[in-house]
Amino acid sequence: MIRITIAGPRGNMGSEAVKMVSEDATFQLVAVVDIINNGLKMKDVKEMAPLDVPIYEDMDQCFREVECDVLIDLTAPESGKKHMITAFDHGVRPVVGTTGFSDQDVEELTHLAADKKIGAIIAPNFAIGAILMMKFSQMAARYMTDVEIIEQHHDRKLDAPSGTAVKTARMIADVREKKKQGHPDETEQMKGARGADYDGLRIHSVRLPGLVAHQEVIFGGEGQTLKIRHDSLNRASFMPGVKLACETVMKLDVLVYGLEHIIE
Ligand SMILES: NC(=O)C1=CN([C@@H]2O[C@H](COP(=O)(O)OP(=O)(O)OC[C@H]3O[C@@H](n4cnc5c(N)ncnc54)[C@H](O)[C@@H]3O)[C@@H](O)[C@H]2O)C=CC1
Ligand SMILES: O=C(O)C1=N[C@H](C(=O)O)C[C@H](O)C1
Repeated sequence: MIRITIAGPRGNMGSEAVKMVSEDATFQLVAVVDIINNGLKMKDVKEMAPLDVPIYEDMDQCFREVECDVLIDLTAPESGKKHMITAFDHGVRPVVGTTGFSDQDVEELTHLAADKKIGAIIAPNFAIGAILMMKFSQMAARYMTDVEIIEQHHDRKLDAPSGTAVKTARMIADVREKKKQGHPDETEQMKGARGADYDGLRIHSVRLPGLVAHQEVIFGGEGQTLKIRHDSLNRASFMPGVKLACETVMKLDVLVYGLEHIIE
């Protein structure tokens, strides 16, 4: 039985993770960490599942009082890193879906996990289709080196570009020759028109109500284009990946960044 704490339990993703964990016979939901309702039980809060699980506002206190193996963090860009450090301090293994980490954040956390010999997973996207989209994009970038990413999300999303877009760009940058795309003399008549620049590759972020999570990676070559697209149509699409990460992190003593390293 893996004992799990979930941070962000009232959110789009957190509430779906509460459902998955509480319905899985191999997991036990031992606590949740939220920004309100300290000291109450989940069953006392109208918008939460009727579970006899304590709510903490202070993660440090939570891990002092509750025995826990894994922290699932699905909160907000500014709290993900802090929560990971708190988990490490208590020997709890973080599985983090929260996005907004810089490459430097990932590097620092990787060192911290290695020093403490604690397993951790940061997964910018838990959906198997999205992992494949990233892998296929990396594969294509070896042959087609001109590429731009268009990611589309719901308008409640805080970070841009998405964690998935940043990870995709990083995976592409790892394999393709250094390249700054577009016309060497191009200018932006309006700031931001050409999107964000990751190692010479452009990322464009769309935010609209009605969307969930979508990404298209467009490659261009002489007389041809290749489009690799993934759509998450609901948050349940992420849950098999969250489950796999919780199981796998128990066997790790380093930080793994991206589920593509786990799904071979
Ligand atoms: N890795 C993946 O596959 C996916 C990752 N995400 C990421 O997960 C995160 C959450 O996304 P959503 O659920 O859509 O957001 P949301 O806004 O619906 O939920 C976030 C929840 O976290 C809570 N929260 C914020 N700061 C907190 C803190 N310090 N402690 C405890 N709770 C806190 C908020 O009150 C809210 O209830 C985002 O960073 C998003 O990019 C979202 C979908 C899939
Ligand atoms: O905020 C979201 O919704 C999502 N966030 C992740 C990201 O930033 O890539 C994963 C997925 O795209 C949904």
